[in-house]
Amino acid sequence: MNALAATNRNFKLASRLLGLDSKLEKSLLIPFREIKVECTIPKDDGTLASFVGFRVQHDNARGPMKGGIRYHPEVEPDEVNALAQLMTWKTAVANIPYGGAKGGIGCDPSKLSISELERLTRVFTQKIHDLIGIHTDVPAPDMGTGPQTMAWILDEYSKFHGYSPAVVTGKPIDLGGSLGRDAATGRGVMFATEALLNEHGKSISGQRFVIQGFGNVGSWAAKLISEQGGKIVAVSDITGAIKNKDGIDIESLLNYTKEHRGVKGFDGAHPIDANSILVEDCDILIPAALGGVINRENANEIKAKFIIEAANHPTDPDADEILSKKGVVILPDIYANSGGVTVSYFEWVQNIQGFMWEEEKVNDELKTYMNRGFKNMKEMCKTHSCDLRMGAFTLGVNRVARATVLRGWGA
Ligand SMILES: NC(=O)C1=CN([C@@H]2O[C@H](COP(=O)(O)OP(=O)(O)OC[C@H]3O[C@@H](n4cnc5c(N)ncnc54)[C@H](O)[C@@H]3O)[C@@H](O)[C@H]2O)C=CC1
Ligand SMILES: O=C(O)CCC(=O)C(=O)O
Repeated sequence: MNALAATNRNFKLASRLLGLDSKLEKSLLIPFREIKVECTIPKDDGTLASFVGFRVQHDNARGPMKGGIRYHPEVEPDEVNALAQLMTWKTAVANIPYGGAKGGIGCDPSKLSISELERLTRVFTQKIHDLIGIHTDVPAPDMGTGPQTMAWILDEYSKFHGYSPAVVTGKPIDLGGSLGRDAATGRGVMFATEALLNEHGKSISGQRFVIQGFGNVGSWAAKLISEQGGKIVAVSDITGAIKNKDGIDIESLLNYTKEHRGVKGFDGAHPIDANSILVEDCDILIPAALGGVINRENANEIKAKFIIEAANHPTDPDADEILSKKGVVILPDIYANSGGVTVSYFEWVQNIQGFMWEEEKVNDELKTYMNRGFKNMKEMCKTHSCDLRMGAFTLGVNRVARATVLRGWGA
């Protein structure tokens, strides 16, 4: 099932649990605006290259639309739509005053030079600058993008609208980025894992973790979980997969990946088949890379008792069903990875206030938001006798539905 069909299905299940009116359901499902732009840039060798960029603004009932921009060869309209919709429910689950959006450019950033990436980002920004803004739509990093990408968007946007640091989050600290944003999604994953395990009478310490993806989210989650005593027994990224049943030394792996741009070849672990990473023996599996990786092909083989969805929509509905029958507990993406957008909100607030918070305050507030989100999600599970995914969906959808009804239909 593709990402959009899967996301729509989860939304409709939640809508039914909430008893939403069919017209309201339709209005919540259809995106506010879908933008598709062609971005042509001169390459370093003088030839021209064209890329297609997307920004889907899903819903703004609760505030400015918010969500990352992804650079990846597989970026396509249905997936961007699904990711934008997930952002709407995610910001509502986190109870931050935003709607949802997502964007992306179909490109392989590893095959573009820094100056080509800068030109591409600037052309994309030129094409969408009048549709984003501090109080309309605030982009942030996602796969294949990072603080430097946000700095270029900020600079290009500011040429049209005057200096506007709050137009993007996940910026470099020197340009008004927030302390703690870089680590925030991984830190949120750690807090979410802690909340779930506590509920099951366990703690992170001593649990064996497998992590797919060692980029921003996966590497920070690995570092923070290992600092809590969790044992990371296998890790993978685009270059390959590695395993050490006694636990990988994450500090050494971080130093290694900085130099070698991937986990392949790290001598503190042995190589394994990258395709087997999700079915490796462990207590807790953290997918932190692509969507749709847990599906009917591999769900039966998964050994983990808990899955923490650090990536967006890593589990498709077929796998959800299979895993639920096996008794595997899945902490859903729209709660588990909401630490990133939560600290993006703190960054935006700091930019608007013109005041910078200490990192300790950022991390403390994040913990409060993650713990509150967990509690609210569990309350919905109880009210609707449902699993955690439907607990999170009903929580998010209900908040957006209430805001939509309160704002009315503009008659
Ligand atoms: N960056 C953020 O703040 C947030 C990111 N997310 C989600 O987390 C996931 C990861 O995002 P980031 O860490 O930001 O991206 P990133 O670009 O920093 O890292 C992506 C990682 O995935 C690996 N990867 C790519 N293809 C792979 C494959 N086929 N098999 C194994 N590994 C593969 C890459 O090598 C890299 O290690 C995405 O699903 C993203 O949407 C969710 C919430 C916030
Ligand atoms: O930080 C943000 O605004 C959005 C992060 C994001 O794209 C996500 O949570 O999937």
